[in-house]
Amino acid sequence: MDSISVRSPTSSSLSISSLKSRFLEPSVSGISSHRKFSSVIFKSSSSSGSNSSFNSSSPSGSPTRFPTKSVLMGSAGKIKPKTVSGPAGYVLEDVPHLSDYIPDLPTYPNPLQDNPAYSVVKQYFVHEDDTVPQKIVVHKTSPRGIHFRRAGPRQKVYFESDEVHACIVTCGGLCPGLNTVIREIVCGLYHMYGVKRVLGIDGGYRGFYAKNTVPLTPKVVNDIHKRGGTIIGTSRGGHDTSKIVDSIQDRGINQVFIIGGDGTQKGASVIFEEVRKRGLKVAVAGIPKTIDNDIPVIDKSFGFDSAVEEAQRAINAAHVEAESMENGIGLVKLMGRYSGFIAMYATLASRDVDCCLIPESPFYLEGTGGLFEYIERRLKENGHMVIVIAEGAGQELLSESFHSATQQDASGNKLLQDVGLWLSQRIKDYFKQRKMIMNLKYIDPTYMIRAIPSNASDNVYCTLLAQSAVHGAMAGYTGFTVGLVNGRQTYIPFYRIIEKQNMVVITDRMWARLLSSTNQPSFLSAKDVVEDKKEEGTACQLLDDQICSEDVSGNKEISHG
Ligand SMILES: Nc1ncnc2c1ncn2[C@@H]1O[C@H](COP(=O)(O)OP(=O)(O)OP(=O)(O)O)[C@@H](O)[C@H]1O
Ligand SMILES: O=P(O)(O)OC[C@H]1O[C@](O)(CO)[C@@H](O)[C@@H]1O
Ligand SMILES: [Mg+2]
Repeated sequence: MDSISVRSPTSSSLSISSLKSRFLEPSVSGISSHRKFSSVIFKSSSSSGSNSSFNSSSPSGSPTRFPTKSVLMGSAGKIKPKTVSGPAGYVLEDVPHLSDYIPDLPTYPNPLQDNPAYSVVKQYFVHEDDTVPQKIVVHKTSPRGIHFRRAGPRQKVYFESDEVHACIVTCGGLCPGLNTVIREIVCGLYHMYGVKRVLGIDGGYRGFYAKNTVPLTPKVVNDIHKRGGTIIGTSRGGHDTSKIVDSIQDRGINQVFIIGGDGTQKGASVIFEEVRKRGLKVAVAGIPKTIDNDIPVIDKSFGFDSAVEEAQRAINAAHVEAESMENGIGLVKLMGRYSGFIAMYATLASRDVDCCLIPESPFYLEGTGGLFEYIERRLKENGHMVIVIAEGAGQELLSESFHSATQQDASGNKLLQDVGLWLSQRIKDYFKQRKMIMNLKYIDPTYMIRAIPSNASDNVYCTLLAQSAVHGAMAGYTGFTVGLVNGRQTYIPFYRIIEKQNMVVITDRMWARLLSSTNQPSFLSAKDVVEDKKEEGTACQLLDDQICSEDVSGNKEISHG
């Protein structure tokens, strides 16, 4: 591979491995908390009702192998991105590593090399210079662009098996596949790395300090992938960084696996920063979860396919109902608070849908080019129709009608009004006024879609994500979310995952495909399209033929490839 140089005025060309030391944050001495020593070295005294029979010292009874000096190596303030640049516009957005702030960490041979299942695999270990490009559609003059570190097992690990005390937490709404990810983290740690101590944190972030923990073993998790939900519970709100990290220290936890959506990953990012500030040898790994598919960078989130598949059942029912009545309308509401991916993909998959409404595409009801005009035309042409609406669509129209105060859930997410009920009523009123017979059936399967177990392909996807997270933590990487980028498993720094939400780009080809499949109006004027394209530019959302480069200070530049 080409030599890679740091984007720094003083740098010369170096291999990635030799770069780590150059990214060390200035160390901060002065430990203010007694906890910094007690929690790592001695048995936890404040396990707040923990069921765990484990203590926080090393299993041999000796103090944890944790260099005292490293405790002193906290870093102050925000952590700078680890960006490495190379020839032809190559940029690696690297993830932090424990050795960035803890010097002289011992390494060990990866136990996988003796595992009969893996030892036969040629090149099983990932080369440390392997990286994955974010954009794969390029022109011959395009810069190579942003890359992420390839996930997978490394030749050397930074934890001994009996030293590891891992925990898993799930936060936010349910999503198919949560149990599969939990199962595969436990089994991956146990079977690949011989790690026997894994705790489930009960009930989301607040479970760290307010609830019991659940010891997780391969036996406990054996069958859980066949169930929906999460066996360790989940919640919104209750993120208290300092209390969470206190609990991590008190319990002697040194690998934290955090499964959740955009809010959860923001929480994981601040936990990582606090862990690093305290200089702890604790790897913090995120596994992105969201049926809304609103997490950027990654190809898609786990559970999304299962949710789209399940949505088909509701759309089918709506179609059967609509077909069987005079001027029948089947209206289906699907999840999607800010991003309409489930609605878009369910519509594209079904082919029975005549109109799909999503939060990203404003619509209007009355007048030329409006929804009522389209519904009336469709009923006259076809005798029935199916409408799919994402729950976040048209919220601005509802608030005009209801003048309601904005309410939020415990995590600060806006609570939505029922757009399906509202639209049903408005359609009924319209046809009553037109004295036209119409039969509308409203189906709201929202929670049914996310409470199911994951389908076969999501199960495989969850397994790979979980195993990649385990390999990453064992290899000493931290402050990362694991994710599929262009079909490859990667480690993505938290700041990339949390900087914005993934949304349907309505000037993109996928939305055009949907419009041409349903024949619905776009509800956009030519002027809107031009303005939307301009906004995309500011948000650095790329069209297929554009390259976005961004410097370390976050200055974005879009050029046509
Ligand atoms: N900015 C933030 N900083 C720290 N913690 C956060 C932040 N945003 C959200 N959290 C915490 O993350 C957890 C989950 O957040 P949220 O309820 O928004 O769900 P999510 O992870 O986005 O999942 P989804 O929206 O897909 O259901 C909550 O416990 C919340 O307190
Ligand atoms: O579980 P709650 O708090 O009702 O939240 C529902 C929200 O969660 C999501 O399913 C995301 O997890 C959204 O689609 C939906 O708006
Ligand atoms: Mg969210």
